[in-house]
Amino acid sequence: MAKRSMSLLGQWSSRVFSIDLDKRGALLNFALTEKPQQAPEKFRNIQERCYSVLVCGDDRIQSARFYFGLEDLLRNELPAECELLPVSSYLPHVKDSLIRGYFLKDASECPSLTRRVLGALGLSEQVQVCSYLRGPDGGRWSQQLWSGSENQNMDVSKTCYVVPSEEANYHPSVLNMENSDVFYCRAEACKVLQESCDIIPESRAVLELVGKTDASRHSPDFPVVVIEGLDATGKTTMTESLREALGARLLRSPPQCLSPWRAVFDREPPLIRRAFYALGNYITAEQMGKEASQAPVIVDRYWHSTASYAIATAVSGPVSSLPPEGSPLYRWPPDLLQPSLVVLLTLDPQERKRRLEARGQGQTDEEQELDHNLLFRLRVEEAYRRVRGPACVVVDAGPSADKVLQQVLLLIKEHCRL
Ligand SMILES: Nc1nc2c(ncn2[C@@H]2O[C@H](COP(=O)(O)OP(=O)(O)OP(=O)(O)O)[C@@H](O)[C@H]2O)c(=O)[nH]1
Ligand SMILES: Nc1ncnc2c1ncn2[C@@H]1O[C@H](COP(=O)(O)OP(=O)(O)O)[C@@H](O)[C@H]1O
Repeated sequence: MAKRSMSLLGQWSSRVFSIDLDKRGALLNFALTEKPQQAPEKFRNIQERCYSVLVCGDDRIQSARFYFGLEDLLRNELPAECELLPVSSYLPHVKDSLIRGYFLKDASECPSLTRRVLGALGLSEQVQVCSYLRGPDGGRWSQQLWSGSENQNMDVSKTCYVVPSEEANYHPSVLNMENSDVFYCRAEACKVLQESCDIIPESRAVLELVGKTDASRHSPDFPVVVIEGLDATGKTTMTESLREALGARLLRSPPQCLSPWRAVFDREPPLIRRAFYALGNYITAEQMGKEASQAPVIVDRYWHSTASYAIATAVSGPVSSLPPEGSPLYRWPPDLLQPSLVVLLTLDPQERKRRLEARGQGQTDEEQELDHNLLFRLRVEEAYRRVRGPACVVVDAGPSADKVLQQVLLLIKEHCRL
């Protein structure tokens, strides 16, 4: 039988499940009970055979990578008529209790193939498979916890009943964000890369560079100004103009020294990728501290980008899925150098698209996601505005480059007495 951490199974019937029905944050939440009761209405309308595959191994690096590849694996193995919907499960108000996976609606003509594939998956220590059975009256649904057995005839180790759960006033991913999607101290980000060294050798090189930086924080003698914004809002143009206008030093995050490994980490799941970007900020922070003892410093992206992309990626759906304004998840890491001013360049989406095309540069997958996923872009833009410590000052980057430059120079004069 696939071993399962007893803590996971022990509390299984206390878990809440959240299926993203339209993959845009329309969540169907349900809980479990030992006593037969009516299932939530939206559940009752499900016609097909359904299952859930949840990733719940004890090693967070292995689980993050397994979940990251799970959708492709299921699509390759299962009949094409199986619909996959993201599902997460958590213990209400228990941090780090979140496990993720897919809810499967099998409308195929070959249910035995589906069961065989899931049976094989269920043998893995990484996975908990469940099947859902509609009761004779159609109103009740039960959930069977599969216990992997060598002969792959999945035994059922536990049966619970699917019942409505109270509406959570937060997106399930919010429970898991702290030091998994967003890192609030250097040590936590380092821990993730240390745990990744066996499977991602490049982690060692990144940790070595971070290890050489001076963790202490000196308040800079000269102002440090960060320029933030989505791709093609004009950050590169602005930062280079500011360098000239102020005789400033120009830095960026992630720093140049991490460039050789960036593509490697961009292919990793959020847990590892965000730890990489967080450590990039700490290396840039040390460079800021040094350079700002000699001259003003201008930085192209920093903590706001790291936190905003991470938070906006971790949840699905509309801006209302984000952690609420004022949430501690928008706080600044206490061990990360704070800039004097953060300017957020905003731009009308059409003009931004025009500039992107005019520039003709490749985009990160995330940037492509920004283009065709309006909800994601709105979440990133709103997350930028909610980050505190310091908050960003929004500047419309629509006017000519020179006009925007004059406006930012005025802001720097006001905020940084330059
Ligand atoms: N710099 C930075 N980029 C991040 C971070 N997290 C995700 N990204 C992704 O990396 C992309 C930008 O990387 P950059 O190196 O700044 O690319 P760029 O060519 O400078 O993009 P622009 O600064 O928008 O011109 C972002 O648009 C995100 O898709 C982060 O913490 N820092
Ligand atoms: N204020 C502006 N008005 C018109 N075009 C601009 C302006 N600022 C930048 N651009 C152009 O838009 C494109 C993207 O600018 P860039 O500085 O590369 O943005 P980012 O660094 O934010 O991706 C470039 O071709 C640049 O020349």
